[in-house]
Amino acid sequence: MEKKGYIGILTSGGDASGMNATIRAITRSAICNGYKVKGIYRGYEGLIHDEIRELTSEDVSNIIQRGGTILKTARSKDFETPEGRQKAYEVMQKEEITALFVIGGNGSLTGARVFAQEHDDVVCIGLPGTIDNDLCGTDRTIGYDTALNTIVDCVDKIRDTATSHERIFFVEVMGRDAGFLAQNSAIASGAEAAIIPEDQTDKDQLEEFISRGFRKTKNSSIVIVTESATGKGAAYYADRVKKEYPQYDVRVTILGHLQRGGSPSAGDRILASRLGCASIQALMEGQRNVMIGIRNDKVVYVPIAEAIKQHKPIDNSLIDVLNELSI
Ligand SMILES: Nc1ncnc2c1ncn2[C@@H]1O[C@H](COP(=O)(O)OP(=O)(O)OP(=O)(O)O)[C@@H](O)[C@H]1O
Ligand SMILES: O=P(O)(O)OC[C@H]1O[C@](O)(CO)[C@@H](O)[C@@H]1O
Ligand SMILES: [Mg+2]
Repeated sequence: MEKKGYIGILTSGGDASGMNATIRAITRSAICNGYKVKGIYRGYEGLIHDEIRELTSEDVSNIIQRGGTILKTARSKDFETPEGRQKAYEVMQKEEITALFVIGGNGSLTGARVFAQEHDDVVCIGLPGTIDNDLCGTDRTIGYDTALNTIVDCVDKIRDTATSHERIFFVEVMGRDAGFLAQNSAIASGAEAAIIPEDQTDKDQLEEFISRGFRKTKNSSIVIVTESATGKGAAYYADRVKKEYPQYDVRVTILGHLQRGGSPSAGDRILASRLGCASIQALMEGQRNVMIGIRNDKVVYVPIAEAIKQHKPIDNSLIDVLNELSI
């Protein structure tokens, strides 16, 4: 790409720890390589409403360690309409933004793809920024590791009270419709079970957990449950146990938005820095409409269409690991 015009950066969808480290890396790497950078505030909303200003190297000082996003974020209904995207395109022209760097999850990258399909001259580069880890073609997304560590920290604390009171705790974690946070936090915290949307076996996951003999050898249990838009979250399973097994003392903890905040882990800072630098490299190589991902510890360029195409599968061996270790 010619180095006239600006690179535009926005963060979109739910915030994720490491978004700031990503903004820093893209900005610094861009400047290092002779580009000028503009920050777009409030995701696609800010693109439509022209909330944009130039970013210098100093503007991204002292942010690598901060959670959230200095550019703010939003879920933009307007960008889902052709009219909204047309306005966004006009603002890009006015602001002389020739390449759009989108840090966000599957929704944000879907938006980027639709936008690029409508406008041949729009170059979009995606960076996977979401706690849900639900983008294909990348082993990890920026923010996932920090959220996972936060959950594990919380579950360790819940374990103390669960053990003391001999209770069963159903702990609900985020993930939207992806079970990565639940499955891996269950392994890392030594939980007795995880109930995740990807486990599509006919068997009822609660029945399975009970039939495996919970509380036969232990007098407390922790079950991590992925949040559910259809009402099958932690409260649903806790209510069932209360009804079907009234001898057990059951509690529910919904971890909520604390999972999205906090200082990014070293892993997320390094991932953000690597992907941010690679995104400028990709631009210089003439790549367009790709997401920068990581696979087997190597940076990869994934067509955005591939990254958003399907539900990212969970490795079944993770389910076996938890089952074997939670006896
Ligand atoms: N089909 C689409 N067309 C245009 N824009 C879209 C589309 N889907 C999503 N977007 C845009 O992306 C924004 C963010 O999407 P979404 O709320 O799904 O979050 P996300 O990027 O998946 O992040 P997270 O899941 O971590 O919150 C939406 O508010 C919308 O502006
Ligand atoms: O903060 P909001 O808009 O309620 O969104 C919550 C959702 O965002 C995420 O944190 C990230 O996608 C999901 O795990 C969760 O379902
Ligand atoms: Mg998403």
